[in-house]
Amino acid sequence: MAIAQLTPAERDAALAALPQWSLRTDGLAITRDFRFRNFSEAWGFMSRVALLAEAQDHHPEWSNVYNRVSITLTTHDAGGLSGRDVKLAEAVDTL
Ligand SMILES: C[C@H](O)[C@H](O)[C@H]1CNC2=NC(N)=NC(=O)C2=N1
Repeated sequence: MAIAQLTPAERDAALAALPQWSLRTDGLAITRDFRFRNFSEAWGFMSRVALLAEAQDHHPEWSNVYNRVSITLTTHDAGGLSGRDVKLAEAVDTL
């Protein structure tokens, strides 16, 4: 299923509204790194993100090392950034 990539103007507006997220150097994804007190809190956060991802049918690329979680959002069906990434990033920011 094809989904439209954000235009450069849409991407810039989205990033301005998501100050804690960074554009990946290739411009095709946004990233945010999180740090928690310990693994249990990191895993609890990941569980909540997983529920958001399932509800939105949009899934992160991520990694976890002990108390750190790195999230990359990109839309595989678009080959880059789409509104779905912005929506999930906004939801993650509310956790
Ligand atoms: C069939 C299913 O809806 C699609 O494969 C969804 C699932 N989750 C997804 N997640 C992400 N990040 N990109 C996608 O293109 C995507 N597509």
